[in-house]
Amino acid sequence: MKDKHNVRCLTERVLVIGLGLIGGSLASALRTRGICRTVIGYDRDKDELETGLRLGIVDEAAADLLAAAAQADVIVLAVPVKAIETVLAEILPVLRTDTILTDVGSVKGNVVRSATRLFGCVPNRFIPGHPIAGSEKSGVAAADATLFEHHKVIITPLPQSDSDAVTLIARMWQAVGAQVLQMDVERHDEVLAATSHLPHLLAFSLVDTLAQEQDCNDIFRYAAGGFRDFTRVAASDPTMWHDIGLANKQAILQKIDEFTAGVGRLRKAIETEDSVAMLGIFTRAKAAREHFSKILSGSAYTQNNMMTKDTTFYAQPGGQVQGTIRAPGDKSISHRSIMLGSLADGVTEITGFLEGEDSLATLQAFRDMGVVIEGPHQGAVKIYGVGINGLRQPPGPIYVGNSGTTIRLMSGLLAGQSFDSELSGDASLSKRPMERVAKPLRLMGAQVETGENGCPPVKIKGGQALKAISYEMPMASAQVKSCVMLAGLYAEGETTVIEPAPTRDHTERMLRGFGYPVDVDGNKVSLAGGGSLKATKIDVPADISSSTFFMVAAAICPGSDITLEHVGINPTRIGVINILRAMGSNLELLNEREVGGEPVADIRIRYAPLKGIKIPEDQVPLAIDEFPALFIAAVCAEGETVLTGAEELRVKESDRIQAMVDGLKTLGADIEGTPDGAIIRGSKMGGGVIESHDDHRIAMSFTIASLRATGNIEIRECANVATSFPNFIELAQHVGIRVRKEEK
Ligand SMILES: O=C(O)C1=C[C@@H](OP(=O)(O)O)[C@@H](O)[C@H](O)C1
Ligand SMILES: C=C(OP(=O)(O)O)C(=O)O
Repeated sequence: MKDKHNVRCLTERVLVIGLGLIGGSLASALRTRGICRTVIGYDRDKDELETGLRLGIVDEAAADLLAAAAQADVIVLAVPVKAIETVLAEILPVLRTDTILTDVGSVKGNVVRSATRLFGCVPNRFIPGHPIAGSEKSGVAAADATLFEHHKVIITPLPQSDSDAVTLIARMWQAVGAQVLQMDVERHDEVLAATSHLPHLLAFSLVDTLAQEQDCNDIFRYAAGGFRDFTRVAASDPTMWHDIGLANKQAILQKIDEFTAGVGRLRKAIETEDSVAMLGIFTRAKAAREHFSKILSGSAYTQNNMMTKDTTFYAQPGGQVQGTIRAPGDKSISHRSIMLGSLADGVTEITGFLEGEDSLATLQAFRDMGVVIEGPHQGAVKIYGVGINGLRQPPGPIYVGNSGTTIRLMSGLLAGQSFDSELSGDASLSKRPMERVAKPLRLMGAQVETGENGCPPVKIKGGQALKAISYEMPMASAQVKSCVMLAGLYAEGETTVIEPAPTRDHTERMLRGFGYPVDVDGNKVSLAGGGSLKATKIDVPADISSSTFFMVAAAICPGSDITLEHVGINPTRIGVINILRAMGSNLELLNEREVGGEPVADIRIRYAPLKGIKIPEDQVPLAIDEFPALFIAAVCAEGETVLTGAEELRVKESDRIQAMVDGLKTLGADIEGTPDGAIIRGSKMGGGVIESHDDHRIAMSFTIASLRATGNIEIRECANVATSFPNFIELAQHVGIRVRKEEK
């Protein structure tokens, strides 16, 4: 059945009872999009009904409700929640058994109770619904056929609901542009009490309170944008909100009580001039509001990427790179600055903090554990440390997104707390091994459970007395080392970690910076539990791992000359410099200096022809995150590059050996994967479509590959780049890489 707009008709006759804003808009959308054969409107107010007909919102205006109801295939009850029972009772005698009923009320429990009173139980073809698309306007003249586009509609079917009826109602809403969600009746009412009913009632209450003040005209005259934004919905329909207030009484009272308690805390903080408490409320709220805006714009990096837009990079072949840039702050140091700053006594000030999703996940985790953190604002963060034993139990599981560093380091820290906790992450993190941290923690007396195959979630039972261990790590991992050291802060005795090869030592350096003694003896790192940390200032250098993409870009592309400023050149991170130099790169370290316990330099790199090498295995842990980019350098080098001893690459955000081998083969390069590395031969790269496997470093590596490719490269699933390098595309374009980003 095709209609006049060439859209498939879902049904014949839809009766919309109540031509207010929602009923009128639905009728209009059904009609203009041809979703049913005939839209019939009914409203007790004959003027409204006539207006609806005159404006072309309905095909027919029903003079007789019962006659119209008897003929309808679908009836939409778009009347105020309180009137639903009366209307249902009225049409009950003429209802056909095959008619599908739905409503648009913003409370569902009372609709279900009304139907139960009338029918004995909710009929299986009555599917309660709620479009979340109101506005402060009312009446049929405000009807808008586009009102539901990109809005959510919640339907709350019951166990006995007829599945065809559920499908039809869902498809009807989808056909008018809405996104349909399903929920339990009770859950719907709780959620709506919090997100819709409470803010409306508060707006009414605030305006009413101010309006009763004697000089209210003055107040309103000077009221600015804040007042206007906060109180816009106080112009909503009073009868409707009266009805909702009563219909969802219990859930609303509960939310009013919670809100009153919250305002009470704010009042007390102001009264006692408790700045930390005030800043705590404001910073938590600001972060939550910003997160909410990101969710709405599809740019939030949240659970299973559900709220994230599909991001694709399109890179054109050729070009060269020139200029002076600074990559964002070091991710490893940023994570640690939040962790140690939170556990310190006093206020820690950070500059150069990485505002990427990974380090923001760490920051949010500590906010959730009661730490007041101002910022980040242009890399500046201020942490009001709570002391080594001052963390509070978070309200629920801690979601750390894509960040292996967060989940592994925090496992150690949480093992020493008095409360239980749970850590979980996105689809990529949920496949990464966690037993490597759980095992040593259990040896220390911690109670730690991992999920299926030893992957996240990690569940930690608090209140365990930890004892120090001496732990010989089976793999070279700074995350495992740091996890054990952080648990060691809470253990009785001296904890020692023995590394098979040197790995990044930011935890050791930063602990010392916070005044905590750490003993390093060859490959052994030790610390005694029971000490405390003193707040400090931290200047986070630019991340050498992020800078690598531009170092390799200049190294592979004739005519290139790039300077990367203020890059951290900690000796445990400079594998990439050593490897590029061994391959023949023209790379200079300028202006070497030390900043807050970390060596820093400007790195200038100019094109020079590269040659393949056998990468020394002792460089592997020192360049562990740089291999995806180094693979690109190897393809552009003359001869063969052999990487061995790098099996850890298989358990990063993706299996980085496989992802690079697959991607480079797609481009026609000569590469073979091996269990612990790859053999890469200098070869030509064409164009092609690359899967980044949700891995930021794979996405960025193939972007720079375009400089030497001969065809267009399309790189899929690149939202993940925001975890470590939020402004990558802008910087890449700035230096001359021909890449653009598309988000859908
Ligand atoms: O400690 C850290 O900050 C990190 C350690 C490395 O992981 P492993 O410890 O798993 O090698 C590295 O790959 C990661 O990006 C950051
Ligand atoms: C492996 C990485 O990070 P993490 O382990 O923190 O997810 C990385 O950034 O390359």
